[in-house]
Amino acid sequence: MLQAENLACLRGERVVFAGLSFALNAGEAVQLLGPNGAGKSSLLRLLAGLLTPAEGRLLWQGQDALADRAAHAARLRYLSHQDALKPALTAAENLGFYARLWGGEVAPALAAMGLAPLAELPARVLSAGQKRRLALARLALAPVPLWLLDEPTVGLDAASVARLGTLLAAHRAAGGMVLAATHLPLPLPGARELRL
Ligand SMILES: Nc1ncnc2c1ncn2[C@@H]1O[C@H](COP(=O)(O)OP(=O)(O)OP(=O)(O)O)[C@@H](O)[C@H]1O
Repeated sequence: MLQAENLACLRGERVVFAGLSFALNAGEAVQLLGPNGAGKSSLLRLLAGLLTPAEGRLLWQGQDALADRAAHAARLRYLSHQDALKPALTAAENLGFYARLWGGEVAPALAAMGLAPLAELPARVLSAGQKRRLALARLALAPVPLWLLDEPTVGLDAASVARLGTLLAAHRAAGGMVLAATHLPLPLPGARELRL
C-alpha cells in the first residue's frame, strides 16, 4: 500500500499544496485532477522520489518510502510530460535500452501499443502520438507495482487510448496501482478522483 500523510510541496518559494493525505491499495487507481499549476505534476514527481516533500511522509507498506530512493525507484514507473526518447535510435532500440535496465521483451511491448510496424524507424521521425505510444510501451516491459503517469493520453488516437486501457486493466488485475494526472477522460474504470 502507498500512503501519503499530510504532504506539502514547495516549488521555488511557493506552497503548491499542503496537508495532502491519501492511500492507494493494490489494484486501485486515482485520477489527479485540477487546473493548470495546481500541482499534479509536482505531486507525481514527489511520489516518484524526484522531489522531497516540504512536510509530511510517504509510506510504502507502512515504511518510509523515500528512505531508500533507489529501492523506491525500482518499484515504480514514472511517465512525465516528456517522452524521454533518443531521436537517433529506432523505436525497438529505444525500448531495448529500458529492457536491459528493467527486463522484459521488446517485441511484445511494442505490439502492446501497436508499434510493431514502426519498430525499425528512428524515433525522430515518429509523429507526436507515436512518440507518446513508444513512451507508454515501457509500461509493458517488466511489471512493477506503481505506475505514475502524467497526462498519458495527450496526442493519442482512440485506438491507442484503448490499448493503454488494456495495459492499465492488466496491471490493476495483477494488483498494480496507478496514479494518473489528466485533463482528459482516461480508460481507468472505477478510479477515484483526487482534486488539487
Ligand atoms: N522548478 C520550479 N520552480 C518554481 N516553481 C515551479 C517549478 N516547477 C513548477 N513550479 C510551479 O509549481 C506549480 C505547480 O506546477 P505543476 O507542473 O505541478 O502543475 P500541474 O497541476 O501539473 O499543471 P498542468 O495542468 O499545467 O500540467 C506551478 O505554479 C508552477 O509554476
